[in-house]
Amino acid sequence: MNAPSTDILIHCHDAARTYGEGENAVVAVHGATCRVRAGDRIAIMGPSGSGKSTLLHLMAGLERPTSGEVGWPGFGRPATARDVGVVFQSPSLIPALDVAENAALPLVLAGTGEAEARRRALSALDAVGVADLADKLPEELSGGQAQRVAVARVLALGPRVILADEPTGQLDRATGRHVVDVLLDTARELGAALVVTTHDPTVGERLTERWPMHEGRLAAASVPDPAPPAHTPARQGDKQ
Ligand SMILES: Nc1ncnc2c1ncn2[C@@H]1O[C@H](COP(=O)(O)OP(=O)(O)OP(=O)(O)O)[C@@H](O)[C@H]1O
Repeated sequence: MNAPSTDILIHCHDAARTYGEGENAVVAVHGATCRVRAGDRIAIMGPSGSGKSTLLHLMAGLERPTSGEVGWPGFGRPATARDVGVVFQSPSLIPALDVAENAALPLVLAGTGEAEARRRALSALDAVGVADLADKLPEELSGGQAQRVAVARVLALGPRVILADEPTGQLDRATGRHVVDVLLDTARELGAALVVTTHDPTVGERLTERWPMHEGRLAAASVPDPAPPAHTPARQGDKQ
């Protein structure tokens, strides 16, 4: 396959997401048009319930748009978790696995050998300042420590886009600042784009672009691209 000739990694073209039907329908995201390019540093900002998480899940391919399109033209194929890494609001660590095993798991599932996966996991844990917790179980971690492990789990994959959903929401101010430092440093080292959802202006001001969201509407995120995205399928193994 030829290398893609665009630096647009994610493209949303009038992408909307509605949950439920009839009088119970909730429009979480009205037609959003935006794009994420290599090197972007974007904060999607808005109050609780404004649709930030839903838009991020659309960008990740974890949700299908109910109308409009989402594509990943920069990859020349549907994005995988190794292309677009997601840090979720809740750390979602596997209780029976220790911290190093949790951080290594996505790599192992993607086919990386266990020794190499562990090496990269330990390096990522070191980068977020929790290497000393490698042998702990999730139940032994504070909320802030667990969230940093969740960040390391994505960083270990080395994605070209990092999507972080309220990554500091459960952290105190100092720990949250450190997590944003780590996300910015890692995005720079990887040459990755970084998109963070947040309601916290002190987090938003650390990113280069701020995209306001209000009641499911994305305001002036970017200039619409005349070309629709090349791919619309969901990622392999993701929920439909
Ligand atoms: N799976 C779902 N089923 C039904 N409604 C949903 C679902 N997910 C989100 N919603 C609704 O869609 C709207 C947007 O939710 P979303 O979580 O995207 O907002 P948000 O800005 O990320 O909020 P928060 O910061 O509190 O997570 C809300 O009204 C929410 O209740």
